[in-house]
Amino acid sequence: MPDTNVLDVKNLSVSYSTPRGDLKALRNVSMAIGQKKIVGIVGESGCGKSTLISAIIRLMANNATVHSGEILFHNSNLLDFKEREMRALRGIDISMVFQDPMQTHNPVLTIGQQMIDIQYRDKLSKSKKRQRAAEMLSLVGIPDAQARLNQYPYEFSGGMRQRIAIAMALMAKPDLLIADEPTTALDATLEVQIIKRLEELQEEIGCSILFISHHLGVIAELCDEVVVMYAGEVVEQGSVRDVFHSPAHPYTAALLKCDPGHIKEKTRNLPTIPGEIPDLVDVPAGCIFQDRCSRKVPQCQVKRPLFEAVNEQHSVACHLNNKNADDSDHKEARG
Ligand SMILES: Nc1ncnc2c1ncn2[C@@H]1O[C@H](COP(=O)(O)OP(=O)(O)OP(=O)(O)O)[C@@H](O)[C@H]1O
Repeated sequence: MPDTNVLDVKNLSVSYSTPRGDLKALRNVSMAIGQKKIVGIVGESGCGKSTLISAIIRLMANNATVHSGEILFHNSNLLDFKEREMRALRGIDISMVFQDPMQTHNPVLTIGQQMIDIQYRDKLSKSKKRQRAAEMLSLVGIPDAQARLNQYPYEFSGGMRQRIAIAMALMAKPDLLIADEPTTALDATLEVQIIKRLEELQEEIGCSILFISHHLGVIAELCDEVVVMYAGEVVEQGSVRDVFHSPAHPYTAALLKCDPGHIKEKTRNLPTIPGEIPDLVDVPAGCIFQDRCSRKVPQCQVKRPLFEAVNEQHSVACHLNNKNADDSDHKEARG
């Protein structure tokens, strides 16, 4: 019997009410995370990554409305959960790590106290909880963990605070960890160390991870699968290998070309994708990427491409994937 997914987002549409009208931030977004899998989400700023996360953990802005879809967590639709039920889930079954660890840490409590507090459901003695906290700190690579439990967040470096945030998020052995740009603010060496540690911990705890990052190299290193989002839609998804080695969507290909890790020649200016994300209050007909696409064909202006399989583990929403499209266009776009 196939493993059921830990998370299954199906046809999720979310909009924000604005003075100009409804901004359609997510349109029919579907993605899934299997057990013990690490799935990355990539896309430029404004593509809807934060909206997707906030919908999953049901901490949405006041002006947000979910119009359709399901967010299945172990087959239960989180959109049907009462706030009380969501509170019981957050931090336990679904944990989060954010870009700024100071959001997670209380500045006036020692790290030890905070790590003891988050074990409030466990019927263990305080000294046992403290012991577990020290073990977890050691696991994320904080030396002299027992002594450091007595210190306050400001006494740790940025990299250490982020490791502590990861330790705290994993303390409850969640089924799903949502990591939103957890290493973006750190320098490259620290980023590599933290990613390695996260990989080891994921293996040990056996949780699934939804990992958001602008750094394609980090996604390539850590994730099993990748979801590429553009302007509120999923445009491509598949195994990291397939998507990064043979991108089927011109947007993915353009993102990869702009990634510093892929640029071989010395250059002063990093390339960017020309143009801007379309106005999501007035979403254009046809393909959402058409204005910025160097490979567009006439039907891109009139018909929204369906999400279709490239192979068993790789799908794309692009007319060029259509087997009837001109083959030379097809190959070049994937170039
Ligand atoms: N509360 C809000 N009210 C109105 N529009 C919003 C609100 N929050 C986000 N948006 C808009 O929704 C769209 C998706 O934003 P979102 O923050 O989800 O994207 P993102 O990919 O996470 O971007 P970033 O990487 O910059 O955080 C954007 O056009 C954004 O301006």
